[in-house]
Amino acid sequence: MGVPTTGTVRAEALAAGVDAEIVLRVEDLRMNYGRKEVLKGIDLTARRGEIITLLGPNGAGKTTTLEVLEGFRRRSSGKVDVLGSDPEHGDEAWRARLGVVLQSWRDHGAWKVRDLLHHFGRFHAPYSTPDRLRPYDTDTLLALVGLTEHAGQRIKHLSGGQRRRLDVAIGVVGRPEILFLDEPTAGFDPKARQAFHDLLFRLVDEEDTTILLTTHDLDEAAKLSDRVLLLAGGRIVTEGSPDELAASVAGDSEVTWTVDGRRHVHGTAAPARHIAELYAVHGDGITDLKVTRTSLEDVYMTMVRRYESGDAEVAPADLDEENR
Ligand SMILES: Nc1ncnc2c1ncn2[C@@H]1O[C@H](COP(=O)(O)OP(=O)(O)OP(=O)(O)O)[C@@H](O)[C@H]1O
Repeated sequence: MGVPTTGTVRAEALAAGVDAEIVLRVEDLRMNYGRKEVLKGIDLTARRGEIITLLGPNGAGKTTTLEVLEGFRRRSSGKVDVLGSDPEHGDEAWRARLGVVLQSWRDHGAWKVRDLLHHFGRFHAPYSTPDRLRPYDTDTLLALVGLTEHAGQRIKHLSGGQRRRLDVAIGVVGRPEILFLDEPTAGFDPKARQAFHDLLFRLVDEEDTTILLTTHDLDEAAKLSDRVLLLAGGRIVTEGSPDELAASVAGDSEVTWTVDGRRHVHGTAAPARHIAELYAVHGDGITDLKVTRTSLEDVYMTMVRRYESGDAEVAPADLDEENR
């Protein structure tokens, strides 16, 4: 297993000029349900091996966007290209190159875990290539998602989190080139969440899988994503790497430290320089040193507040001004 890399490290690698192939392109995607306009012009590109997270409040249109890209929902207008095909016309061979984990589906309850995974895996077998052997070996995959001891169990007897792990296993069984995940870790305990993150990094590092996911867990988004898109009211109101978004909110980092039993706090845009100065003066007399940066949660709350107050489109630059 490759050493998992963080989203930030990978974003830097991507930014350093690795000109990966574009595998997904969306232009001016619009979607109406009856008279209700849910997507109001989404633009998005994704490169091979990129992890992109769609964030946004309930009802923002994240699931709708994924469903259009997966070919499960017909869009009202706009251009969509996924792995060289329009999802509305994707054939079986195209579908076999995708992995999909829906927000919820509840059937196959009487099936046993290993049997169901094997069954889904067989669909992908005809599309195996020398570069990408399909499907995953069932027992290897069961071990990867932590379901080995439940392999013989009926699905209706799994806990919610175990069922979700099976959903994820079904999503990746065909070694997808693009993986769509709609709130994949809802219901995961911390250990399962960590194992799932490792699995995603492994898919990216070893198989160059492109991953598009939704989550309401902002720590998860910050950890996993090369790029975050914040959707509100059917539009992308901001996007960037977690670090770029944090920088756009322009809050100073907070440095806290203790000297001679007294605790100190200092806000600064240059925490490294401040720490160097502290060490020059106090040396090893410094204890409990901590630097706290603007979090993705701060960005999210700022952006959503701006959106809800009626200013729907907020560029990072505007936020920058706002927070000076
Ligand atoms: N089949 C449908 N028919 C009519 N309206 C729908 C349908 N599916 C979704 N909607 C509406 O479209 C809007 C966007 O829904 P969507 O599920 O895409 O949002 P979301 O961002 O994924 O939300 P959540 O975070 O709650 O999962 C919501 O207002 C929802 O009520």
